[in-house]
Amino acid sequence: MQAVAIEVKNLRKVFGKLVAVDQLSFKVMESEIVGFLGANGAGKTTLIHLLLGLLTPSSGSIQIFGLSPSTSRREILSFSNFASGYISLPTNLTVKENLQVFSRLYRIKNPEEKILSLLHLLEIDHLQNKITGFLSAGELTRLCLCKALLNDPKLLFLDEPTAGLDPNISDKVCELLLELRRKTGLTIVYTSHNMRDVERLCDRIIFMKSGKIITQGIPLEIVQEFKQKSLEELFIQLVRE
Ligand SMILES: Nc1ncnc2c1ncn2[C@@H]1O[C@H](COP(=O)(O)OP(=O)(O)OP(=O)(O)O)[C@@H](O)[C@H]1O
Repeated sequence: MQAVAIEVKNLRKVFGKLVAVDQLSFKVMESEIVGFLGANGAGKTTLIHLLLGLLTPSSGSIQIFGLSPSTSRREILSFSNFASGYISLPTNLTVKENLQVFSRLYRIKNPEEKILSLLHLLEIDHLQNKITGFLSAGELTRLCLCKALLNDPKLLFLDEPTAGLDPNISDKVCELLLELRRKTGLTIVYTSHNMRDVERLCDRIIFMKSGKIITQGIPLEIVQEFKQKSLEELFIQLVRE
């Protein structure tokens, strides 16, 4: 039987008067790829930061493989990782130096071998000696994905990981993530505004509006349920309602 990777109950996060995450409850099963969708400001990044233990909930509970981020953050970080299209890495280090720093942080055995294999996997081996600050947006995104895979995570949080990627590389990244899931049983929590990638990757989507879940299910089934032609059209309908 599949284990529960994430269980969230009545989660709420308030910033002053703004309720960014409002009484969310959901489960993510091990090896599932679940996409959180919603308009700008719907609360997706706040949710991911709560799951990572970077933010403290105003109320409610989070369990990651049975552990609470508030008390077991270090242990959770040992088997999970995070990539975002907007993450900042030290800009004055080379690509390889950045990965070496994170390898030390994650205590990776045989870091050189691991770094080279990930650079190859993300097709940026030729950039290993380039200064990170000079990378293009898409190259930086791929470097962030290398960083996120360094510790062979069993749970990966991806906040708009294909932002800034050209369609060819974006397609390759999706294929890579699906292949990793096939091989390792990786669980992925994912946010994106690219509906093509979402349709390709996600077993299930959870649609958020103003911090609340408004619908969830298998992408194709939800599209049919709302009598729309595509996830893109459904997105527009749900956001404008
Ligand atoms: N630290 C903070 N202090 C105050 N308000 C915040 C903070 N972080 C987020 N917010 C607000 O919470 C709401 C949810 O923001 P969040 O970044 O989670 O949205 P999002 O769904 O990830 O949006 P996007 O698609 O634009 O990335 C927004 O109204 C945002 O302005």
